[in-house]
Amino acid sequence: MPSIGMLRQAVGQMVRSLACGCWTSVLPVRFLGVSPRQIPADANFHSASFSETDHPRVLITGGLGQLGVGLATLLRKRFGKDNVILSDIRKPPDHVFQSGPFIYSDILDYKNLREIVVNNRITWLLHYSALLSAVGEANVSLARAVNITGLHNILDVAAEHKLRLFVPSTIGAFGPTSPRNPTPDLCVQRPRTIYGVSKVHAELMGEYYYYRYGLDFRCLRYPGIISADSQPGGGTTDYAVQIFHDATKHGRFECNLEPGTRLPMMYIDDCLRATLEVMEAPAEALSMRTYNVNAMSFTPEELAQEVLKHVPEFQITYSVDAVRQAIANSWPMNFDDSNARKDWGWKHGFDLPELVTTMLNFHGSETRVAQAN
Ligand SMILES: NC(=O)C1=CN([C@@H]2O[C@H](COP(=O)(O)OP(=O)(O)OC[C@H]3O[C@@H](n4cnc5c(N)ncnc54)[C@H](O)[C@@H]3O)[C@@H](O)[C@H]2O)C=CC1
Ligand SMILES: CC(=O)[C@H](N)C(=O)O
Repeated sequence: MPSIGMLRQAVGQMVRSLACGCWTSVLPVRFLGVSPRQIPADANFHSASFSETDHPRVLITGGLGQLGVGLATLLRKRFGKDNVILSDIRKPPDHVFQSGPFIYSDILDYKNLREIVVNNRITWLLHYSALLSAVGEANVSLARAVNITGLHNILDVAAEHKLRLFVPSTIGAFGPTSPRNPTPDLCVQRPRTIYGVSKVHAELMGEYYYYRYGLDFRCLRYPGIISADSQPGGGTTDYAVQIFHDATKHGRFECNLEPGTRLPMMYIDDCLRATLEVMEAPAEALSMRTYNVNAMSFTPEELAQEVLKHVPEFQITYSVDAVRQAIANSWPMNFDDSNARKDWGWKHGFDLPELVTTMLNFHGSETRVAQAN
């Protein structure tokens, strides 16, 4: 037990060093380890103590969205099927349920989260649950609950159980007063969506828990992610996924953003690889806890031109959605990810031509299979 004198001394040091912005270097580590949430006296979570195996034991929250199933597939290849648990509040389709462990988890239920972490000896938590930009504006109170209150539960459970925690942020964490071309890691962040506000909050809270409690928090700001075999969950960049489906099925596409709207984008394989790479990066390589990552940047017009090279009859028309357009106009046009490239060797694999070929091949073969059936 630390004595009152020791505590006073530590608090005094903390106040002095907060004022000079350098408190981590002077606070004794044992004070940084204090749990952020009151633990009941009869709590027994340490009884699940275990010797660390070579592989992490991974929990993915919000795993049935656009990105989670692909992430589980990648991590299961690396760490073994049974070491990666997908979770969500939705019912998994058969092929997902049969592909590896799945568990119900509502991130708003803290006790349930703790149980899952303890019973499954989780060591890595990848937190994907969220309401994205467009659906968030349509339901602000739910977005606030899931993206902010839910995040608090995640941070606390991760700090208590000393987990390595990954929380994705987004280009949406920037706003109209941020530099847009390019947007660096560190600059003004005044987003005007509940999604963006909640993601800035997540970045800051994660970094605060890192400095205050020693939580191993890691965060990447993803651009718009483009995937072939999973649907986007209600964002501003969704058009860049839907266009491939409509081009191969109908030969035309109605876009809800203006032709010249430039946004940073990335193919899903790059996004998931970046996530695994930053999770595996040695702590000493990370000069920051939140990094921009990028691959390419294009407008609907440029994307349509690239699709036309493969689908000569393709036509694009525009019916602009005012909410999405206003959001897109406030987001980065180009993303500066030089720190990620320098610190932990980030390198994207897909530029626009490879992205378009890959997406059309996937949808083209799907259409051919459907026609054959
Ligand atoms: N897809 C993209 O283009 C980008 C995604 N991100 C971030 O990556 C993460 C994953 O994104 P997506 O898979 O696209 O999202 P998504 O919207 O497709 O999926 C989110 C999942 O969260 C689940 N969820 C909602 N409320 C929940 C609750 N109370 N408890 C547990 N789960 C709940 C939903 O059921 C859904 O399956 C999100 O945090 C998102 O902000 C960041 C930038 C770009
Ligand atoms: C870029 C994102 O965070 C997401 N795809 C959205 O458009 O909301």
